[in-house]
Amino acid sequence: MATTTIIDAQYYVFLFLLCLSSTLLLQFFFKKSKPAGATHLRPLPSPPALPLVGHIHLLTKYVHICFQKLALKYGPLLFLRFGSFKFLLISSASVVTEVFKSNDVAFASKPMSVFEDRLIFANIGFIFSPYGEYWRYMKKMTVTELLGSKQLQRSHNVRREELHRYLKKVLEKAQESEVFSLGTELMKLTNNTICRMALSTRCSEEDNEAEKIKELVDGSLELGMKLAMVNMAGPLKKLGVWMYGKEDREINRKCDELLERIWKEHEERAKRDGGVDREDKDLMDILLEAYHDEKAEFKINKNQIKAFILDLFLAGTSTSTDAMEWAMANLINHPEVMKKAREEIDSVVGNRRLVEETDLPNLPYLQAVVKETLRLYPPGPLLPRRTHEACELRGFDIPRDIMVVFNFYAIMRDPEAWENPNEFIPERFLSSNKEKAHQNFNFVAFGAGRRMCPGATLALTLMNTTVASMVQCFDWKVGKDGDRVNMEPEAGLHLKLAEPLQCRPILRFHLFSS
Ligand code: HEM
Repeated sequence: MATTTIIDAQYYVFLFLLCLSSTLLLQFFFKKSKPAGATHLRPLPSPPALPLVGHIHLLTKYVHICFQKLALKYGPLLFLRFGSFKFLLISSASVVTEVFKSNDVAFASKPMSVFEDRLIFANIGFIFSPYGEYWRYMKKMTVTELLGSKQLQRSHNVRREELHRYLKKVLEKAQESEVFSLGTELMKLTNNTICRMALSTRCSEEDNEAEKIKELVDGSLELGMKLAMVNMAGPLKKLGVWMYGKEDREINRKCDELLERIWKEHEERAKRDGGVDREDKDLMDILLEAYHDEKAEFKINKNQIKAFILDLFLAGTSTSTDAMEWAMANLINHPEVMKKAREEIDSVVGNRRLVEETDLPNLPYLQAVVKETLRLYPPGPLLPRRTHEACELRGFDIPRDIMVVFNFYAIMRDPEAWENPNEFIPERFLSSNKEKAHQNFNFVAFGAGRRMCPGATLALTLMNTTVASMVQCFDWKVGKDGDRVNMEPEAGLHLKLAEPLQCRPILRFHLFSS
């Protein structure tokens, strides 16, 4: 996949060095350079830096693991500098607890993009919006209405239908004894589900709107990675805007055309069928109501709504898909866990009907498997934030407007917070376990504080039901008998399997509509 190529660490480092050398040349000619290591901070712990490049020479293939090792050596709160790009790195459960308990607002902003005035990567979008009035309004609406319990209840049938459709495809593979790419099929499932929940678009094979949106979101992600690199290039940022401006405009144009058409269809339907309490109301319908609401606390505009819809895809599709792929890989590699999860499902649900969302509260072990997977393999291992205001943390002065990176991978494997942190032990999440009592901010797969993921309930519902149905209905084989899944992660900034999971399903029970 193109995104994979872009986030390859070598390419990342190479491009960065290229930008950096040009930056240095410009600085040499036009500006007096600052003394190396000069910051606004009282000196925070920092590994030894090289002149000009700072800590770039310490970067390795797996950025989250490289940062974890730096933290183990130099401390959980570090100052790092890659050329002109400076940031704080936070890597332990105890520091993150202090951040979210005492300084949540101070750490609640997001890094700025170079494309500040554009549609997708802009501050117009929600997930990268600064902490302020717009973010507060959208967050409230997201938590209470868009992804709140009433709307999740309304969209229950959509998720059920899409799950049955997915299981039917797996059945076809089982009937043909075919090995297939689990991640590819799971991606279609999450993408179609979120597409229908957000926009009610049908996913017919001929005119697959979900697929078009996925392509645009993939294109946006790829461009986002390039822009993240450009953002590090100091004074050469503007050159990046020039380099990628055309690509950005093209993606924006295509997104705009597609969403404009969907917008019009929704407006027409609202006029025809009425809005307020329609039971098949989707997220676009709710956003349209907010758009037309004269008394709303904040006046959102059309571009903000379009960007928000794309944000949901960006934030919700590959995260959930990757986590389910890791969960199945863990289950295949731990037959004793698979057996226990299956026994629980068989005893609670039986073999005469398919597991349902309403069964989840009675499946604590299955839920613990998914949670333990997210702890060990968080889809977003490095979370970027920006300080909204100055604050004090552990006796250090943290300035306003500085980039912060939380290493969730390191935090959820912190040996001070977790027993046997690198082992896959779902039992640690059962309420009978004493470790459970200390989990507070140690489990941060969905973030924490004000900016915490508002899609967590939806994501867990989707993942738990899908994984449960795969365990209930099929046996899973990889390679030859006794082979294990290679758990090596892909290089780069996301956490996904380096070798996509190829497996062969064997039917246990046929419990879905066909
Ligand atoms: C396994 C699945 C998922 C994981 C691991 C995940 C994780 C995260 C994380 C770590 C954040 C940043 C939180 C922070 O800054 O503290 C986030 C934010 C967000 N997520 Fe998720 N997410 C998942 C699924 C979803 C889904 C399904 C949706 C909705 C369809 C969603 C919507 C969002 C949104 C809108 C934000 C931005 C919140 C804000 O800035 O206030 N996520 N997610």
